[in-house]
Amino acid sequence: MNESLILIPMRDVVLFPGMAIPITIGREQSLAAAQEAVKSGRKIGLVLQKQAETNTPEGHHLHSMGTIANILRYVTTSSGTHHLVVQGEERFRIVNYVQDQPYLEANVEIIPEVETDDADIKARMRHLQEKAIETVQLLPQAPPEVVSAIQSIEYAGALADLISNFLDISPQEKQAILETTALRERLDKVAEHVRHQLEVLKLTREIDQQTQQSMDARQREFMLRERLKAIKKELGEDDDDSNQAEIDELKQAIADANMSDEAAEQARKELKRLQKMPEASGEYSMIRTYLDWLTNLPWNVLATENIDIAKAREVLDEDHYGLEKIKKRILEYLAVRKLNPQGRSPILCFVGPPGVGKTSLGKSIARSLGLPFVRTSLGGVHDEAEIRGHRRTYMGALPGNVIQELRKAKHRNPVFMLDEIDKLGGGGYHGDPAAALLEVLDPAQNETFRDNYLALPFDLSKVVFIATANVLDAIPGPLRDRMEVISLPGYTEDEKVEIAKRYLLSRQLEAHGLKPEQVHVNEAALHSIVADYTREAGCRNLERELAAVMRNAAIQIAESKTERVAITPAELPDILGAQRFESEVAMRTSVPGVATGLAWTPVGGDILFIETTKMPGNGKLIITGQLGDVMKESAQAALSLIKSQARRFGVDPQVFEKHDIHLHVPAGAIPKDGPSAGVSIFTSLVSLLSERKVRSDVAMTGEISLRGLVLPIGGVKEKCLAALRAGIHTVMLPARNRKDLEDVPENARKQLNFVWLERVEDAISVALEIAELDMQTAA
Ligand SMILES: Nc1ncnc2c1ncn2[C@@H]1O[C@H](COP(=O)(O)OP(=O)(O)OP(=O)(O)O)[C@@H](O)[C@H]1O
Repeated sequence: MNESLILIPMRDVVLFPGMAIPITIGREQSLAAAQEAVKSGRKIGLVLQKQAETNTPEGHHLHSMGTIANILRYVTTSSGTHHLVVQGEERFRIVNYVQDQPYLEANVEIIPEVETDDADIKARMRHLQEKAIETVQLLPQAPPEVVSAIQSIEYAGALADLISNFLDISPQEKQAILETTALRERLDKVAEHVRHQLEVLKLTREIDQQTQQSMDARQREFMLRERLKAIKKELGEDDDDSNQAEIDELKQAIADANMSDEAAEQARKELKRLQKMPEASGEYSMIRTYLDWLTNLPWNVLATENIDIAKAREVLDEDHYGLEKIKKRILEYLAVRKLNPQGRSPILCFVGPPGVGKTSLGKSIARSLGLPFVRTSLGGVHDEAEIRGHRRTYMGALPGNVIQELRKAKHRNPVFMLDEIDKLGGGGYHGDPAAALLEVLDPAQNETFRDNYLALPFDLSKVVFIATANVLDAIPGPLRDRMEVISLPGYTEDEKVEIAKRYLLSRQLEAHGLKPEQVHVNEAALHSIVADYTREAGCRNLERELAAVMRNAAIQIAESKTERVAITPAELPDILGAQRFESEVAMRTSVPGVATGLAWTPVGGDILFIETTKMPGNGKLIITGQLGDVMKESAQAALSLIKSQARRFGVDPQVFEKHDIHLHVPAGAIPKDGPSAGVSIFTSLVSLLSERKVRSDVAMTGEISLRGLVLPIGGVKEKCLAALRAGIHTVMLPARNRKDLEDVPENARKQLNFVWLERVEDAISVALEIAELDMQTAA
């Protein structure tokens, strides 16, 4: 059905059926149309212009479809503008124009909306609804009621129109939707727009969130930095200033350190790098530590060496009792050094058991030279880096202990004691520490010693190195060759009592805050402490026991129980407990088959008991205890010797047919290797088999041959001292060791009775209690 309709051309608005919108009327033509419609109560048709710019459009300037609208309101404002509020009702298509002026009028064909229950349409409608709601929710400008409007719409066409109304698309696109009368196509077209719009919105939202996040992160960092600044300021660590101050300080320190040219240049280079680095970076602190090391090393600080031989003698005597030979050698060493300061002094190496004064001699040397004293222990050093440092690329790298000690010494020429050089670990995965040490000690190389951490040469040629060791044999060969060995064998009981009286007592008194008049330890008590409570070559335990005595005295005086404590042997059991080394020898040797041997160990000499026993069997030798192979051989040799000449030694040969013999060396700790137990094993066996006891005051050492000769052994000095300590008065030694007697301290010699053995029979005749052997008949 055609009807004539007054048209208002629209520049950029498309009205959809069912929508109410306000429009502003500006053009004459439109105003005429609006007024005519209002006057005559007619509806109007709104049609989009093909081009918005056209001012006085004619029919051909307009699209062919529009929307019939009811005018809800017509308002003219005081400023003369005219507004209409219109409500769209139905689509129409223009059939032909009736007039252009004063307003446009055309015959139009109404296109009614055809609704349907078609499932396909319904499904598309639901889908569109969902997507549209999702979209609306992302649209900040969409009024909330739109969602409920979308939800409540029942007709597909109306839904498409409603959604098109608020879609953010161009008027031409809206017009295209308006012109799509077929429902399914219209729904699809709108859905396509919604989908696109949804994507755009989602993307926008994402970008929004990202920028929001990065803004947040940046803001956060900014805020934290500001806060940090404030905190630092509060703590007086104001960033910029302290950094600069530190750099200035380092610059000054480099200038003051009097480094070698190479080191100074390296330091300046590192400082430059440091300046460019943020203070918080890990590398900053690495370089800072490195510069700290460089500037604190005594590159050119030399203590004045002042050798006064008379004074040196005084110092040595003041600090040490006895040790005459050693003191003499040290004085010679100092004299040569004084006369030829440029010459290479040998490296001294003190070898001896613990507590014999190796360290304190080193300190005395430093004192008499007027040089600082430092020491480092090489015991258990397996890694070359402990001596030579780690490269700086290592996490937590530091210089090796040579450079570390020199920093402590604050001088380039200290007396540097290398302790326990015999316990240096062997070369392995971590490089060879002995090789590194050789470089340290080698005068040809140590002028330019390179620590891995410093990576710069440091001059060690002025350092006075002194080494110490317990055992000479354990020092790596090449190192031993470079040193002059000075042996300290250990002290006799009298010497130790003397050392205690002169040095240790006063030192312990002072250490415990006691005055000399408050505590008196008499000589007998000192002898008892040395003999009954310690059995050692040096003075370590003696010093410890004396400390215990002082502690006891200190309590009594502090509690005001007494003003003066006098210590005699009678007091000792209460203070130190039961005597530890009492008549062990007598007790042990109270049955046949036990002989007292003398052994050499790294901590001096010691006694050991060789025990044998017999049991029913057929002449087998059973050996137990931790015996080394050499000692087992000695035992076998001794037994063979006895078997071959049984009668000669007063042994019934039949005893071997009915008995097995069991040999045991019970004392722990000491290495029982070494052939020197031969004589003791032999004596013990003869004692057992001839059923005569071994004298308890006799100890023996010596290797034996299968023919019964006694062969020489080592460690005479240490063994004699050990015998004395154990309360033994007769020592049996191989005759061929007679020449070593001069090494045994004189007062020890005086207290001992020496028996020189050529053949094993000599041992039997002295050691066994009832010496009624009839050698002639036996032979
Ligand atoms: N001849 C001596 N005169 C005075 N005191 C001595 C003498 N010998 C050792 N001493 C004292 O004995 C104690 C132990 O000596 P020191 O520490 O020098 O032994 P060491 O041989 O270096 O032992 P280690 O091998 O265990 O380091 C020190 O207090 C030291 O002064």
